[in-house]
Amino acid sequence: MNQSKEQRILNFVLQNAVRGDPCSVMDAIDKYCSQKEWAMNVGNEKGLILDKTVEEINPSVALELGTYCGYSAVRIARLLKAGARLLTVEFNPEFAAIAKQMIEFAGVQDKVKLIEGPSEEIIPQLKKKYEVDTLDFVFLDHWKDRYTPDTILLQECSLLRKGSVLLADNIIVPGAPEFVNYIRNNPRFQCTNYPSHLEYMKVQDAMEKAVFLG
Ligand SMILES: Cc1cc(C(=O)N2CCN(C)CC2)sc1-c1cc(O)c2nc[nH]c(=O)c2c1
Ligand SMILES: [Mg+2]
Repeated sequence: MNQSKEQRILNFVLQNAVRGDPCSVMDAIDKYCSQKEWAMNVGNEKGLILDKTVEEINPSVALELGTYCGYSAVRIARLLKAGARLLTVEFNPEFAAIAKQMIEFAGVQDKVKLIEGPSEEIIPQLKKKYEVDTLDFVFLDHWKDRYTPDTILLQECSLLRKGSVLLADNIIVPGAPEFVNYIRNNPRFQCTNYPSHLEYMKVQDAMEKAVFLG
């Protein structure tokens, strides 16, 4: 049975990165996906915007929607302080299996809880099943049509507090116009746009930061 692209990415990391070194894992993924096969990792250019946002917040509890191969989970987890944790949600079982191995190889497994399932099912479980009070940081990088409903669901489940920060990928490509309209016209959020480029391409993309005002 021939391998998936995601399996080839993982194999390249296992062959070319250093176990326990998150930066070498990120670099190997970026090298493979820029030189061999494009893949939808957030990449290094938008990854630096993600880094700055995480460092600014220094979250104790972070949520990622859309794990894929685990690139941004490794990227976020490497910056978390002792005792802080990242919950990352992936719907696709094949992607989740790859991400689990990627996270473990990078050595950040103690900071990351990978949850397999649809975000609309997982979000309502975060308080009771995953012992979350409120979320300091949320990275939206799953499916553009879920950005708005999941942001509403986070509010309905009282998972956001004054100052909680959302960061959304792919505002331009593939694009999330309905989310942009919702969040920028919602008085409970203070928004900032960060122009950038689609991972590994010269195509324009952007990230949107939204601070919940309570
Ligand atoms: C799948 C895909 C194809 C894109 C594109 O325009 N392409 C033209 C150029 N060729 C080379 C690549 C492909 S962009 C994109 C994408 C990118 C992300 O960061 C995503 N993040 C989360 N969830 C997504 O579904 C997601 C999709
Ligand atoms: Mg993305």
